[in-house]
Amino acid sequence: MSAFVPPRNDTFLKALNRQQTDYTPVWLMRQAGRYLPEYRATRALAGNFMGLCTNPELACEVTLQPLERYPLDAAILFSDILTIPDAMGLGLYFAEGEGPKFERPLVTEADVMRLEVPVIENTLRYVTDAVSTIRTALNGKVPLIGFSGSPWTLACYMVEGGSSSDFRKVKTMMYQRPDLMHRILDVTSDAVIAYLNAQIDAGAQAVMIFDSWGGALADGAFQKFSLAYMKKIVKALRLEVDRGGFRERIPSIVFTKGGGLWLEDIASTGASAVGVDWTVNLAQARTRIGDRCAIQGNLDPNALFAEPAQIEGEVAKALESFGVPQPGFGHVFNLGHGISQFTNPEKVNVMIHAVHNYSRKMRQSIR
Ligand SMILES: Cc1c2[nH]c(c1CCC(=O)O)Cc1[nH]c(c(CCC(=O)O)c1C)Cc1[nH]c(c(CCC(=O)O)c1C)Cc1[nH]c(c(C)c1CCC(=O)O)C2
Repeated sequence: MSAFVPPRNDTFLKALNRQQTDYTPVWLMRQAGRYLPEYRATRALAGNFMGLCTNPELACEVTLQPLERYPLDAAILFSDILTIPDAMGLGLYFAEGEGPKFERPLVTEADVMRLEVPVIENTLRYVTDAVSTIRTALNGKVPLIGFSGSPWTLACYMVEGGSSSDFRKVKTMMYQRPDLMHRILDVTSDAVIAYLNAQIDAGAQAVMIFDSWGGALADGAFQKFSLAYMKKIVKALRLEVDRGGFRERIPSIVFTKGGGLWLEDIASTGASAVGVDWTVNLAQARTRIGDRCAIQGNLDPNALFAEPAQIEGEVAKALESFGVPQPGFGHVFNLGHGISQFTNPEKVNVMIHAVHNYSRKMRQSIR
């Protein structure tokens, strides 16, 4: 623990805490991944994706790869949201070209009743070890983000048995047997709380909840089956930790993809920031959320397929839309969802430099 040092670049944490910064910090969802040739090489060495996640040294190596290429303002733990259901015994595997799957999805009432909160130290030690390894290797370069899926998003995979386009099975259970749905969400929430707090203890300096499928829910159902559980989680997260010699406050980010209609609700979770996808107008989001919390987002990942000058234009538009953050406001630049595997790594460089340069210029011009 005492090997940890405070970050030298704390721009990301300051923006989350709505303090003034010299420029707008930026990181990318899925910043370590298949668009990087060095990631594909390490993955080939590990054999497969889970081989990377379960080996703390390799997880550390791929986490640091994008930071060696780009002046990013945060690192994110290399792992996956589906480690929790795997630890619950559902048997996660990745079928080539088909995305994640479970050998034992939740089908019957008995499956649901058997579900238990996993003991993190036993089942997810590889994740907390990766967090500590990465934090030590970063040596204060930038802060490290830990993460988890939201209970609803995890439940989608646990009941569907993999990715789904219509969420038929999980929504059938939600409407037909809300009692079973709530049991899954209850157990999963307790698991997420223990998991995120374990990541914080292991060295994470901020945490993010990925509610990737919250936007698939009807208004009303979202509040009951996703938001309520995220609120419970945010309230149970450690706010401050002692690193042996210094203390750290741990900000949190809640990202509901497709959650633009519910920004006020999401801000009411008590998170430090609301993550928004590319459908959201940042100026309107800023007005609606006010000084309740910071905002993270939201360039369309597909904008990175345009020419450099066009990417710079899209970045400027997003920064202008939010405006220079006044006291009590904070903006962390990001994509509206994960980066595509087909992205040219050079375009990422264009985007990151555009965020830094243009946001500095905006601050200078209002002085
Ligand atoms: C829904 C979800 C998952 N995983 C995750 C989510 C929520 C975010 C979102 O909405 O995208 C979260 C996630 N997955 C991964 C990270 C790493 C950190 C980061 O760089 O952001 C994070 C934060 C690595 C990964 N997770 C996965 C990869 C690709 C693995 C590979 O083939 O190398 C990576 C880099 C695999 C994965 N894992 C999951 C899917 C659907 C897939 C297949 C996706 C695909 O094929 O593009 C589940």
